[in-house]
Amino acid sequence: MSRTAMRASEKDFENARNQLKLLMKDPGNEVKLKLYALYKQATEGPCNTPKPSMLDFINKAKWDAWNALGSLPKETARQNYVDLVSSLSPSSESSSQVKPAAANEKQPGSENIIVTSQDGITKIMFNRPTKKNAITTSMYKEIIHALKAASTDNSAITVFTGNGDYYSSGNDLTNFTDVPPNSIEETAKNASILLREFVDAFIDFPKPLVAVINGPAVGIVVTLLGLFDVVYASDKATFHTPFSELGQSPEGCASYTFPKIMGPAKAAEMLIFGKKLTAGEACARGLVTEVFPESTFQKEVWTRLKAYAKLPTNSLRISKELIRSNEKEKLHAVNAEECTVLQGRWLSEECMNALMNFVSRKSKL
Ligand SMILES: CCCCCC/C=C/C(=O)SCCNC(=O)CCNC(=O)[C@H](O)C(C)(C)COP(=O)(O)OP(=O)(O)OC[C@H]1O[C@@H](n2cnc3c(N)ncnc32)[C@H](O)[C@@H]1OP(=O)(O)O
Repeated sequence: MSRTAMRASEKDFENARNQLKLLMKDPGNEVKLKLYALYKQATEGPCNTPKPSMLDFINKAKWDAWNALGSLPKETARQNYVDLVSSLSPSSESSSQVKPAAANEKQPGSENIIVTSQDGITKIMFNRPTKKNAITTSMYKEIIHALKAASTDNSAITVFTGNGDYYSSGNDLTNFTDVPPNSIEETAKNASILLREFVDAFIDFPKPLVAVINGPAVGIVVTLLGLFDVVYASDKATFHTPFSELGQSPEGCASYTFPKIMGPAKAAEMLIFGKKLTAGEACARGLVTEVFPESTFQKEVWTRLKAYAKLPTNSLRISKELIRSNEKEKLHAVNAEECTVLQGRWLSEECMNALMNFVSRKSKL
């Protein structure tokens, strides 16, 4: 039977609603928005409620998703709802629709940040590949904790890297969207405090800090590179800080470190206009130490790092201290200022619009 000829009955619709309650895995915000919109369209017809205020993130996203369905007939919405639920059910997950990466999603016992210590190297790995290693609030806290532990463990150097095709897509944008409207200001304040503590942990880190950039890097994981001692990148890595596009502003001390590293004009191109750099361009600007072909990247980099980790540990520490200590006070002041400015940005209409666009980009069916 052709798809257009199919019509879900009331019973199919009811079954789909019950099936949804049994889903083991959270389908994610975008799918939930689609389901919400289709349900409303199937039961009430075209969107008939006033548009919620800009500050009412969640209801505005729901309204946008419903409104985007326009005059879609109730029966079609009902069928699309049934089809969507069916595509999420465990039986279809076990079919060929299952993406190989699903095995890497957070399961009980698995971690979004993996810390290992071997051969004198503490490795802190972003491990949320299905979300391009976007950093959630709890991941920021785990990283602060991991850095504190690494600063006193037996390792000589500490390395950040990412699992999967991305190094990291930066801040998880849903950190700011799953917030009830009456706690937006408090959320912005708490995020600013957390961000300050997070960046301080990098400024104060006493051992050589190395980034192994395995793929694209976005936002805060790029700005932080100014606080790393060495940055190795695969030639498939890119470096992107789309702050203006997001109605936000630089953090990670980049407003200070980037102009020092690459000069004010090149820094402005990245931090103000969001120019995305290739690994080669980032290397030419001094943000990246060396670029390796993807085919030999892991082997070459880890061989080199293992050799470096055999150097006398105290000497490594002392040399880093000499290079960085003069800047520490300034960096803490820059960090504080950037966090204050960002707190204001997160409450701005420009930022709220950008976040809503991200959340609802795939819910416009
Ligand atoms: C304590 C708070 C501190 C705040 C510090 C301030 C920090 C600022 C920043 O870091 S700004 C940078 C923020 N990041 C972004 O703007 C990137 C947003 N993501 C994207 O643009 C794209 O997802 C992409 C270019 C990274 C990848 O595109 P594509 O290859 O098409 O993949 P998908 O978009 O389908 O992504 C797969 C899956 O991952 C989810 N996802 C990816 N990045 C993020 C993210 N940053 N936040 C939340 N979710 C993200 C995406 O929604 C998809 O999820 P789904 O499978 O649809 O459920």
